[in-house]
Amino acid sequence: MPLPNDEKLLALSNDLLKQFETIFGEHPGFRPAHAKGTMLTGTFTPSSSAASLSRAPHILRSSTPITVRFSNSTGLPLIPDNDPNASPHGLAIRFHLAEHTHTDIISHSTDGFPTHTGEEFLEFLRAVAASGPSAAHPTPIETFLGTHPAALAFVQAAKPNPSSFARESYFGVSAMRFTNREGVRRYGRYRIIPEAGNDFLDDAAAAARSANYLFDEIAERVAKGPIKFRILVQLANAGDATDDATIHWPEDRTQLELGTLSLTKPVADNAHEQQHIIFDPIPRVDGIEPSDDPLLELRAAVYLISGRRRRSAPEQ
Ligand code: HEM
Repeated sequence: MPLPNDEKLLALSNDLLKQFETIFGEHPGFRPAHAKGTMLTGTFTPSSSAASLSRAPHILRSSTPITVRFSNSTGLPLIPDNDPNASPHGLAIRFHLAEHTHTDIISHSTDGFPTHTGEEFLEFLRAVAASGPSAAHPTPIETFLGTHPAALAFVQAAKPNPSSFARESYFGVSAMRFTNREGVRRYGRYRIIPEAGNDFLDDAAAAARSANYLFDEIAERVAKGPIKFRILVQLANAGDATDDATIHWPEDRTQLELGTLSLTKPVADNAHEQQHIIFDPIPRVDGIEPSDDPLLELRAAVYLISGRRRRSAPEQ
């Protein structure tokens, strides 16, 4: 995938990457966000209703190999799993369609995002960076949150520690536009729901866990048997905003069952693969297109620039 030529977009991408580095420090070879991760492989099996939504290859085939990466939030490669800033967790999924052909879903464990645009997200990160313990009140982040209700809602959203990466739900946040074989188009948002159910720890239980408890647990769990998630798509009704990740759609919207992920083993040579793989927020497959959410095109550039830097760093 080539980088876009849009200079404004590239400048914003670079400014965002610089801002992550200011906040979390430089960790060559690691992601500036969602740095601590682990990868597993498995398969995706579409449901019988999936083809009514999309004609994408992995929806029409009986099953497709997948690679997923679970991650902690922040650009800190060693963030303890029980640190409150480790949430939202990430779940990135790659569907392998053919050699060098794939499509991805990137999701995280909070249903929402602090800002509508990348410019605002940069402002948010700059305000975070300028609001250290010595900053006078109101701090820049207090001021930002006071004037950006969606960011306040995101920051205040409960982000409890799960007992396992396999026991929380993940959200695609930005809408996609799905097209089926008849050419019918619908907007929807991914929700990835654990078959084992959501399960969260209270603060005391989380504090008592080890700094690596989520990563140790997922390795033990997958050794015992497949880990399953259902992928649902929350469908927009006419009139629902499809270009703004900060706007929730009402919970009464239809949730179409897209299929099941079954994760069966860890990726061999995990650190190397994590350093190499670059997930793409834009699907780039017939049958699923990005919506007009401005975060998508920007993130595609940011992740590609970041991923290329990561690949060229010394092997971790
Ligand atoms: C302007 C908005 C955003 C910016 C600037 C941003 C920035 C980043 C960066 C720099 C990375 C590391 C990329 C790499 O090196 O491969 C990353 C990874 C990630 N982001 Fe975002 N992000 C944004 C929005 C989101 C949203 C809305 C979600 C939720 C769906 C999200 C979820 C993730 C996840 C799960 C990863 C890890 C992917 C992996 O495992 O490789 N991000 N983000």
